[in-house]
Amino acid sequence: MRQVSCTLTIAGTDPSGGAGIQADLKTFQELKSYGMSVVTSVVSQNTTGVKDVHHLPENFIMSQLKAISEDMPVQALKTGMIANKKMMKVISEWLDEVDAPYVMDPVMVAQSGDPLIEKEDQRYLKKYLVPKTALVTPNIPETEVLVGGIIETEADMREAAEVIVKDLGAGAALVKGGHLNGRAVDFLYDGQRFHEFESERIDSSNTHGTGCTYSAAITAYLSQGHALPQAVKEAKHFVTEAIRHSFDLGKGSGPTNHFALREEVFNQWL
Ligand SMILES: Nc1ncnc2c1ncn2[C@@H]1O[C@H](COP(=O)(O)OP(=O)(O)O)[C@@H](O)[C@H]1O
Ligand SMILES: Cc1ncc(COP(=O)(O)OP(=O)(O)O)c(N)n1
Repeated sequence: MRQVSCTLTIAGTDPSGGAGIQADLKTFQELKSYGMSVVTSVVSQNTTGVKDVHHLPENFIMSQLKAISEDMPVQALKTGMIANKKMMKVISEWLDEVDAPYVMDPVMVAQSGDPLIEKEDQRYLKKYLVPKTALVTPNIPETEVLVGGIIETEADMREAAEVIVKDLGAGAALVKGGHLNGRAVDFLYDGQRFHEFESERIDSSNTHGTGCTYSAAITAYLSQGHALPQAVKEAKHFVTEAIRHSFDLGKGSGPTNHFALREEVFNQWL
């Protein structure tokens, strides 16, 4: 029988389906990995922004993590929104027992500008979780928080990626350039060398959940045994096409669109 890879996301929710756990699970499924999820916060949000947040108690997060590890294999995992220090602590303890590559999307602020992590706890994330990662995938504002400086150029992005690995102890860093003008370029520093991943900039405001989708795709590819640069290359292609075919849904920044719901594929089922 064919062995399927099992991939876990630990993150907050998005009832409108474009970001958070919902985006991660859709991505895992599309990339033919068996998706599993541990919810950290239930977020009332849609394409226009965050309305309300309910953080789960840390003992309940631990209970979900144990439910996974005492029963299910995990070939790779990612974290998204981890809102506070108490949650970070239980996740950090659990990670010590798990032998699988860990991808961190250091989610701090939603595209709408709403904060998704308590400010004073950003330091804890940096100190205790970043050193346990195989990869951290910050966008520009998140990179600025992690390295404590302003990122304005591609040279700044490269330098920051190196700092995240050498000074903060990440396994590797992928600094994403979606928030800069010009080409959509991301820089991976793997501790030895830089890799550059470029695509054209697509003229679309429907980019809700791109960071979640990208990191979930990298995690799925890692779970299937791809080396890190190859996993990022494949995932970059996946997220670029998801932006190109994004949905004009909702009143705000619409969600990205994976392969299965694209017109030419969808029509084959009718
Ligand atoms: N308009 C766009 N066209 C093409 N690629 C984009 C566009 N906006 C973002 N990207 C790409 O999407 C990925 C996520 O980027 P980014 O917006 O920086 O992260 P986040 O969603 O976490 O804020 C990156 O690979 C980035 O280069
Ligand atoms: C629950 C939850 N997690 C993460 C985000 C932010 O997602 P991201 O992929 O960075 O996309 P934007 O929403 O910033 O475009 C979120 N909104 N909710």
